[in-house]
Amino acid sequence: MTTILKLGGSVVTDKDRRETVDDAALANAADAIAEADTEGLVVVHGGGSFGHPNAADRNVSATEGTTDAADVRAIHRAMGELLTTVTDELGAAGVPAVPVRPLSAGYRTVAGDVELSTETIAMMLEEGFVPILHGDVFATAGRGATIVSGDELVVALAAELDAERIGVCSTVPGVLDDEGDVVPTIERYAEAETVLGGSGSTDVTGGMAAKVESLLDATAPAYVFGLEDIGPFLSGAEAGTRIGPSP
Ligand SMILES: Nc1ncnc2c1ncn2[C@@H]1O[C@H](COP(=O)(O)OP(=O)(O)OP(=O)(O)O)[C@@H](O)[C@H]1O
Ligand SMILES: C=C(C)CCOP(=O)(O)O
Repeated sequence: MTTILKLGGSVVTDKDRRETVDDAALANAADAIAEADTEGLVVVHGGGSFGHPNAADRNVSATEGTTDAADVRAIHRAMGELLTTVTDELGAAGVPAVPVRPLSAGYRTVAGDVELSTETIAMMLEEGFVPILHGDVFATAGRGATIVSGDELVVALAAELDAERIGVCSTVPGVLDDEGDVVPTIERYAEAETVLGGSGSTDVTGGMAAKVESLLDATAPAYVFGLEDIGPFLSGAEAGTRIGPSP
């Protein structure tokens, strides 16, 4: 069984302090993953205070491209630093984590769709490794390079690897309604549109609204939940808000 887990950049970094890892939150996430059965698990982490400010400085987003190779290198380098930290922390906790760099494995089409080669990732899984990917810059038809969100990558990975479940861990316990309560399920965008906002911090990929929009296209049920629900999610429980049809 294949499971895709995104660790939100808002969880593993302090999203309001540039290029700062949230060491305690990352250690908690790593421990929760290490305690679970990691066979068939792929992890993707978000940009947080590494990817988003570096992309925003250069006016690059999921739709605004750059043709300057120096921009591509700078954003990719910042994400590489976070990838090394996340991979090392997971490894130290006992997870057989290995890094995978999306820039070299995919691109965005002229229609804006994400294409990702997953043969290497499938072989890593077969050999018992846990591949770790991240939101990144992607060569984009007609626009140079744009940002690919981890939320888009989890959807592409789930389709290509025939995953059964997607988990998206963020700083919130789920999608919240006007009263601050967790919305249990969202099957159509219109059901939640009025409560969905962007991110509270610098974010070039659209925060919660874009997350839900991406996850509604997934081929597997997706769950949005907080740090405390990584363990329950990985052991097969329902957690936070389920996006998409019932499993
Ligand atoms: N209805 C809502 N329910 C919950 N959070 C919401 C809602 N509307 C907007 N948000 C915001 O969305 C944020 C989560 O999206 P964000 O993209 O920042 O998270 P992330 O994926 O963890 O981070 P990153 O994009 O860096 O990977 C929350 O911290 C909150 O500020
Ligand atoms: C900003 C960059 C480079 C990655 C964004 O990924 P996300 O935080 O998952 O949306």
